[in-house]
Amino acid sequence: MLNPLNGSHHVEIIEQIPGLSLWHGALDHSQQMALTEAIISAGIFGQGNQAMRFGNLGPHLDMLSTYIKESKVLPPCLSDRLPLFDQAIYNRYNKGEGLISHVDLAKFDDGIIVLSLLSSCCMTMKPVANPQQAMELGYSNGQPQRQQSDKDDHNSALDILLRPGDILILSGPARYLWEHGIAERDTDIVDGEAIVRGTRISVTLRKLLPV
Ligand SMILES: O=C(O)CCC(=O)C(=O)O
Ligand SMILES: [Fe+2]
Repeated sequence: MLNPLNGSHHVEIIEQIPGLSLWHGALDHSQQMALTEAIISAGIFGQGNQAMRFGNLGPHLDMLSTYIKESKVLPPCLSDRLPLFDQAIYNRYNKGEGLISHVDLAKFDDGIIVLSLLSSCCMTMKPVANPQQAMELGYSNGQPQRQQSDKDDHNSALDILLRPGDILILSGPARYLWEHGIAERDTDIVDGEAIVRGTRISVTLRKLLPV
């Protein structure tokens, strides 16, 4: 079903942030719908808007992992590890909700991917002042937190538009030296165009480091 290197394969290297790339249209519409359907029908979110899985991630995410591996969007030193991912986090955002700016916790290896489903949103990247401290703080394992004020944003922040079916790939500096977060807003303005958000689901795949 997920056929690597299909016609829509287009990986954009984000030059401003080493280690950041965006795989546009990684999943086509029917693949997105199949995965979304599987997430909803399995009742992954229960009463909340976040769910985590460790170890065996199930057939859909195993297939996604294989697809990512075979498409060679991660550096070879990461792509060859086994398993490629052993932790998944599902986040559901209602229209207008955001995610506090953070660096993923140090207990996760390099090479993190984020798949977007259902709705677009802008992810804001900004360089960290203190990478070690940022990785220790991460963000809470509870509900996605509300975006705090923009007071500490500065000029080097970069908005990356994530569309449904896109996969964002973070490695090296993009994973360790840049925070990522989602502002609380209903509409993102990209190149003068208003892109209205709806309900969005994301799937983050990571690999735990040995303890
Ligand atoms: O929902 C997203 O797009 C990002 C999620 C994220 O950053 C995380 O789970 O660490
Ligand atoms: Fe994250």
